[in-house]
Amino acid sequence: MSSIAAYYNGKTILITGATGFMGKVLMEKLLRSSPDVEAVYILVRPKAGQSMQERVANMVKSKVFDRVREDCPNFQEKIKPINAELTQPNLSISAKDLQELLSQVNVVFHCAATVRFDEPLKHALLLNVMGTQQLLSLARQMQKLEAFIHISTAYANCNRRNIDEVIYPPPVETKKLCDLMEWMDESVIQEITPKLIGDWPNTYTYTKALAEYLVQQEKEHLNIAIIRPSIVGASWHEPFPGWIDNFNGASGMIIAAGKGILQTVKVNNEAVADLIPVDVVINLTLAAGWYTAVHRPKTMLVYNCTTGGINPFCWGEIGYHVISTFKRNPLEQAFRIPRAQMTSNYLINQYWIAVSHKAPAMLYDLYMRLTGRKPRMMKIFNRLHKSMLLLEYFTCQSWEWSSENTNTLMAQLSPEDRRLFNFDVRQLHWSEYIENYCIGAKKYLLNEDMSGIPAAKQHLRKLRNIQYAFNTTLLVIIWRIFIARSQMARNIWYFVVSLCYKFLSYFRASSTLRH
Ligand SMILES: CCCCCCCC/C=C\CCCCCCCC(=O)SCCNC(=O)CCNC(=O)[C@H](O)C(C)(C)COP(=O)(O)OP(=O)(O)OC[C@H]1O[C@@H](n2cnc3c(N)ncnc32)[C@H](O)[C@@H]1OP(=O)(O)O
Ligand SMILES: NC(=O)C1=CN([C@@H]2O[C@H](COP(=O)(O)OP(=O)(O)OC[C@H]3O[C@@H](n4cnc5c(N)ncnc54)[C@H](OP(=O)(O)O)[C@@H]3O)[C@@H](O)[C@H]2O)C=CC1
Repeated sequence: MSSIAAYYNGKTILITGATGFMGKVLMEKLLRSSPDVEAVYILVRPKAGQSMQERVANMVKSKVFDRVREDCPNFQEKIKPINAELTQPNLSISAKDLQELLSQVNVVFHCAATVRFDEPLKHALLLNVMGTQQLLSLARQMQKLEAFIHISTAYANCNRRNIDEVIYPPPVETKKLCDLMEWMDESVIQEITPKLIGDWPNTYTYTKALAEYLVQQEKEHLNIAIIRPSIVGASWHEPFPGWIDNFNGASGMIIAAGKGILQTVKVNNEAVADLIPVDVVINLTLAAGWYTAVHRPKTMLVYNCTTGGINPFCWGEIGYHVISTFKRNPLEQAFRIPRAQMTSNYLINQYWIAVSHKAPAMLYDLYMRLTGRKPRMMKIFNRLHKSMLLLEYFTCQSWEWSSENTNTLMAQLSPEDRRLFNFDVRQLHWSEYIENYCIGAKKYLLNEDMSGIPAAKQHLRKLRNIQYAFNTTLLVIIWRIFIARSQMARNIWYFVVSLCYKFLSYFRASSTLRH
């Protein structure tokens, strides 16, 4: 029997961020591998007009729980939602719920965070730092707590090139910064944010770094471990290959490429694309929870959960596999044929943005206006460009993360645990993974049926014909306007054509001679 699965049986777990991408996969794996878990408390807030109960009822119907639903049909009875808002004092948890948590919980998994790169600093601090601080203060009062697992990000210290499994002190004192946020005007905070975050690229990574330091400072007697995943992508195996449910990380860009919207992107083709499958992160998280609770390491362990140092794959290779998968399995109603110019050169990228993003968008919107419909393409491209600008920091450079703690943990696992809670990314076959990622995005994120592929291929053929017709028309127009009207342009044109002809004749002659 797996020691990890056995450990969680009979235990009471608390998960924050359970409605999020990683939280759902964590909950699913926990309930499936340890069906006798006592209870899984989840902190949920009402959102978008839905009460907490409605949100949870919808969530358990989600496809991600299909496997656990098959294995144990009453799995939802173990899930105990608690109304909470992490940015509010005492997390807005009622006195009754609080009592229950303090007396029952054995393990806490803290996943909740704002992952938006453009989050105003005040809100990012309130949630990612102060929310963590409040949760830690609850954890210290929990009578039966055995482990507290904090999910950070491998990019929390992205202002460094080499990142070890240690906590780096931040440049400011977190408490002083939080005090400042309390009285300072919102517009002033906005203005001084770039100065405050210094060489961090956004408020997300900055506040995650502050949160790590705070966890170390305020851990007291708690058994804590920190997990630092890199760019979390679709699942490798569990619950299904390619499972994904949001547009974060690389997923939005991959879909935009599949839809033929993204035709150019600023990346360093040789830079390592540190994608990590979500199930790998969750397996490591559960293994670390078990290890922290059972072995109680003397110091707080940080686990870098990355692929680059062990099984590197570059952005250029990702781009190639994404495009080739979408050519074989096209998305429905693509805007253009999927293809991607990937360059780290600013000017070349700007040229392609103008030619293959803005010009087609303007033409399409003109066509929409002329046919009495609402133009929308320019708006989509403006949003895409905003996202690309925020992501390019991560796609134009590489980092090196050490992974000693992660490797040591792997070595401590029994063969059965290593199989059931696999986080050995040496076995990851990238081209197969990327193919499943793209197909998973099509199926689970866009809800497109695989039976629609022949029609989608037919649509791509139509787009190709439109493109040929458009290019020919453009050539004729250019000929009429520039070449046919000017003697000099005509001479140049004949010179180029005769040069091409001579080259062709030369190659034909030399290849005949060889035979
Ligand atoms: C050939 C292709 C090759 C691929 C090349 C890939 C290149 C680059 C790839 C990736 C590098 C990633 C590096 C990450 C490293 C960090 C690691 C971590 O720790 S990761 C934490 C991750 N956090 C994020 O990833 C948040 C990033 N996102 C944001 O901050 C925001 O989304 C932002 C500022 C980029 C855009 O904000 P808005 O306000 O314009 O849009 P919004 O609110 O996000 O979305 C509005 C609606 O549109 C959908 N949407 C978003 N993106 C979409 C898309 N691409 N296509 C379709 N719909 C999309 C959303 O689902 C949303 O829908 P509804 O309103 O909820 O129904
Ligand atoms: N995705 C990635 O690529 C990576 C993620 N991480 C880290 O992993 C963790 C999980 O990320 P992921 O699952 O992708 O993120 P999601 O955005 O999918 O989920 C975030 C979760 O946090 C909850 N949450 C947000 N604000 C509050 C609040 N004020 N009160 C209560 N709950 C709140 C959300 O609840 P609600 O549904 O109500 O919004 C949601 O459940 C985060 O800590 C993130 O930093 C690290 C590296 C990479």
